[in-house]
Amino acid sequence: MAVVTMVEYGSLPAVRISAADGAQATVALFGAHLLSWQTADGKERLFCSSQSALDGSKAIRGGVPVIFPQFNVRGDGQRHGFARVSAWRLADSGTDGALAWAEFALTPDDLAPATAQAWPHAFAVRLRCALQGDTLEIDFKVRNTGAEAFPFGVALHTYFDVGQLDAVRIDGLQGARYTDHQLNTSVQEQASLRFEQKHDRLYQAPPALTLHTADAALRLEQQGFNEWVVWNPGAADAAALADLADDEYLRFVCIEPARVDQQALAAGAEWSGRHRIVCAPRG
Ligand SMILES: O=P(O)(O)OC[C@H]1O[C@H](O)[C@H](O)[C@@H](O)[C@@H]1O
Repeated sequence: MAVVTMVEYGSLPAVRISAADGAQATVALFGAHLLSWQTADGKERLFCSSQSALDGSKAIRGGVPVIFPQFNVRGDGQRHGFARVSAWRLADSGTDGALAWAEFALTPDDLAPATAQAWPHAFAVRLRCALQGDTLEIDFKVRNTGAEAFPFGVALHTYFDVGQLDAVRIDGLQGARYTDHQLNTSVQEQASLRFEQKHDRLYQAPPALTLHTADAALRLEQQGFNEWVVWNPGAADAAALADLADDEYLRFVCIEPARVDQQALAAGAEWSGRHRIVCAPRG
């Protein structure tokens, strides 16, 4: 069986990655955007908005937007960077034992001229998605191919399909420092984080968390990043988002390994970060 096949998602060309055990993922070339991840039992684990643009005119609302080279408005470029709205290339694919994987590439040559002009740095970025059974690994690498340092921030903005928000709890953040959307800093006191209202926090990263959804427990591990961003817009912000149906905030949470502040990457240097997710379905 082929590891990758070309498919269409909305009107976007996309790559379907299939593991021999039935696990599957679909990645749009627009943004190297992971749109769907099904564990070997056939269950979808990522959320994608019913109202999202799927034609390349706008960033996709759902799945795993790749945020680079800036997080949110922490930089002077476009919000959340250009990677999620750029056309990437499929660079390679294969198997590694039972893992099926595909790797996507982005360099300045792939950028729209105005984007390349606004961010005139020499870089090579790779995103590798690998899966088998109940496990997904996403590896992000950026190399400075130029002669001068450049600053960058990065996040893998993962939208998890949680079934119903009131069933969600996140374990593993107790004692972690966080900054909320009003820039208040505090320490997470409760053992489990639950969602009763808008939630937009940057947690100083403990390396692993457990996300309990309506039907699974997902172990989330990160390497290389500095923070976890935890976001759910709540009712009022969801209503203001044109590309999200009003009640869809009840179906997802975003948990994002991130390096929110731009930090310099020296000429010739490489940085890499990994998000590994292992899903234990509930009976
Ligand atoms: O609407 P977007 O540009 O995709 O951003 C969606 C969200 O991304 C992150 O999670 C930020 O912490 C939020 O403040 C932001 O609202």
